[in-house]
Amino acid sequence: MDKQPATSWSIHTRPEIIAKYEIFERVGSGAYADVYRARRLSDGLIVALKEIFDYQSAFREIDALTILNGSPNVVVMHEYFWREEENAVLVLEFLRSDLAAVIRDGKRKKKVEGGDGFSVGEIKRWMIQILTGVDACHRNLIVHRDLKPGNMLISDDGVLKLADFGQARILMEHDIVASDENQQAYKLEDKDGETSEPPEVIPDYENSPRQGSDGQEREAMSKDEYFRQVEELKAKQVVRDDTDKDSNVHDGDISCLATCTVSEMDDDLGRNSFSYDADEAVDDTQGLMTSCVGTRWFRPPELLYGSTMYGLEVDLWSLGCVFAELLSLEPLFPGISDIDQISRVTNVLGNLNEEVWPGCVDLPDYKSISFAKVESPLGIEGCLPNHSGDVISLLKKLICYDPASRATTMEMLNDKYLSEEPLPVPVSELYVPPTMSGPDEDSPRKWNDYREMDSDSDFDGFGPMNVKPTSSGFTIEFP
Ligand SMILES: Nc1ncnc2c1ncn2[C@@H]1O[C@H](COP(=O)(O)OP(=O)(O)OP(=O)(O)O)[C@@H](O)[C@H]1O
Repeated sequence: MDKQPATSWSIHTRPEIIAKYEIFERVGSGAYADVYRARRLSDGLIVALKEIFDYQSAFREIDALTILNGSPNVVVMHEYFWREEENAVLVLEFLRSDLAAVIRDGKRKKKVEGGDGFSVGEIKRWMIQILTGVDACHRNLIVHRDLKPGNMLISDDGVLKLADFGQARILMEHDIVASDENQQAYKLEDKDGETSEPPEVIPDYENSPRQGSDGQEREAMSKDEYFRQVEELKAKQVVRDDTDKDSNVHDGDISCLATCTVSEMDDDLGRNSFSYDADEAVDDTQGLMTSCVGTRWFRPPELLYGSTMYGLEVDLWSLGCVFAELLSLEPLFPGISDIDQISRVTNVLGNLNEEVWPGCVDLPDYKSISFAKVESPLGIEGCLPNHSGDVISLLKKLICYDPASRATTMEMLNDKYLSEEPLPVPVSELYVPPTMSGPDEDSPRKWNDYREMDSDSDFDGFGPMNVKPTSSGFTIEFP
């Protein structure tokens, strides 16, 4: 199939779409997609039509949303259109606002009126909704990989829904999904990671993928089974990490910093010479994933250090960053470059070493970047000085170096913090902003945005450093 995008106005000329929808204004656009408000002609329902220009991104989003259909905190996909040489168009429920706008308005209100920002009850309710959405993903072994406030959309009545699954990956076949005949019909990626042609036009599917072909709701996975699967996955990751050493993944060209060579350094010091998702399709054969995903402020250390063997835990770090931002109304780690991002994390958590994360020395870029010893790290409590010990210790369960130590969504949801006084407010009492956040109000650019940039070297304005050539590239030391 041709992966080149059709022109962005193509949506207005597609007979199968305009036969069913009246298309209004464009309401948003991202790196891979334009989104339009539209009205379904049959019943007047207002929907969002998301035209996706990137083939892989479309596959991922359709695949994930099909599996997650019916989860209350994930955006609903009513149907999608996709045929050869056309962009995929997803018909999504229309959501007016997002969590970035909630934080933006909370910050403005605090500036004008003073006070603490959101009440504890409001924060708890937002967190419960976010955790429930991510829990649905993780139960299906879907790692979102781009969790941030701008990808958490909000309905008029305050229901938060995870959106933008263009970077999501399904970590392995899940028995609930695999046993679903209906799902098989829509499955776009087979077990070997080979992609098949998408179906021509898929009508509304009445049967949720979480239902059997008989339409009966499947039994929810038990907590024990859930933890068993997560543990199994973690064990697999350890095995893979060991395999890494043998297969020399350390030197793989998919790591963002590892792609730099000494000659590139001369021309373009540290500007991210990297390969983006296109490489991931190749790496699928080895079960590797790209580290170049997500939005910098929410990206966990394992990705910043170039890991290609990571799991659901990347989302847990991002969750911690979102939680901290809800509490303080400021981003926790607002890095201005990728090195600055690592440096900010180091200043708060201390230096990354075997003591805090056994095995970290095997991360692809661990030996390439070193910082002077941080004698007294600020700690999460230093970043959020006015918050209770309970909330700080909960945050620490997410914002920690060792991915295996991060609390699962289920553990977070069961934490007493969320059920004790002050209780979470009802969803109907949550403030819903009238609009989405603007493009500048969310967070900085993604990895792929660098491709079109002239500057923003990772090292601009970063202070002194020692760069030493090595046989495989270079090392950078920040004294
Ligand atoms: N269901 C929806 N209802 C209303 N607006 C939406 C919806 N989905 C997306 N949008 C709007 O369109 C914008 C782009 O959508 P989205 O983030 O999904 O696209 P993307 O290209 O994958 O973005 P990104 O660059 O963040 O990866 C969003 O920021 C939002 O403003």
